[in-house]
Amino acid sequence: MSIHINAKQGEIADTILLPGDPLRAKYIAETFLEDAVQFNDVRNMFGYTGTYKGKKISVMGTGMGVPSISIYVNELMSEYGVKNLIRVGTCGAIQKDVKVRDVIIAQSASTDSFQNRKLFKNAEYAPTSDFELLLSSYNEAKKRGVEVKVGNVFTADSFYDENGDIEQLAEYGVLALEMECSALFTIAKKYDAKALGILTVSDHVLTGEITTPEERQTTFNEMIEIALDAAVPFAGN
Ligand SMILES: O=P(O)(O)O[C@H]1O[C@H](CO)[C@@H](O)[C@H]1O
Ligand SMILES: O=c1cc[nH]c(=O)[nH]1
Repeated sequence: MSIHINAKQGEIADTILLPGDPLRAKYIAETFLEDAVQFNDVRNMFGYTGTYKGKKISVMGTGMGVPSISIYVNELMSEYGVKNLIRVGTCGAIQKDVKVRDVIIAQSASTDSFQNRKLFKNAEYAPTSDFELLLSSYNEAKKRGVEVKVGNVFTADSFYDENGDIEQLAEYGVLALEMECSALFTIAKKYDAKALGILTVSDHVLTGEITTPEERQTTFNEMIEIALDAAVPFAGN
């Protein structure tokens, strides 16, 4: 039991998928995992463990933003020994050639969150995903014929940002905006764990095109299957 997770030791797998939305976690458990058992209900941040292709895999919501995901991934790694963490999230595209429902693999995450500036005493740390998980997910996407985009995403501290310079981020190659990857990648390194972000474009910041809340909660299966199959080689039993 940790402060925000009421699972017993052994109830959480060493490999976990992390959507922001706890109802997406429920959907993933019910749709993709066999014999899924719920391990967390604190604050309705649902978490489940089941099996996928014979491997023990967990899935749990993280909430939105750096402070929320930081609480959960710290506790998952420090209290439950989780070793492989894949965020399966949504994002807003900021490049013209990235379309709604495209899948993005986050290689790195720039951010305007102050958390790392504080941690690294004002130095610029570059939060980077795990290369082996990245390669595994890229190969899984290719196997399915999914044209994923791989690159830098921007972990924004504000969803409604009045001062953000999206044009400049786009000019410097950032693919999309989301709100958690920089914290996940940074904290995972501290625990010598593997972390990755696989994101589906839920809206296009430049065109204003959006998906429905239902679609964000219960679809985007391509991303979920890529994440699960990419995780299988790293997951224990
Ligand atoms: O769909 P999730 O995984 O929550 O991800 C994105 O959606 C939320 C904002 O609507 C933020 O958490 C952002 O990172
Ligand atoms: O964080 C997010 C998620 C989806 N779309 C955005 O613009 N930002």
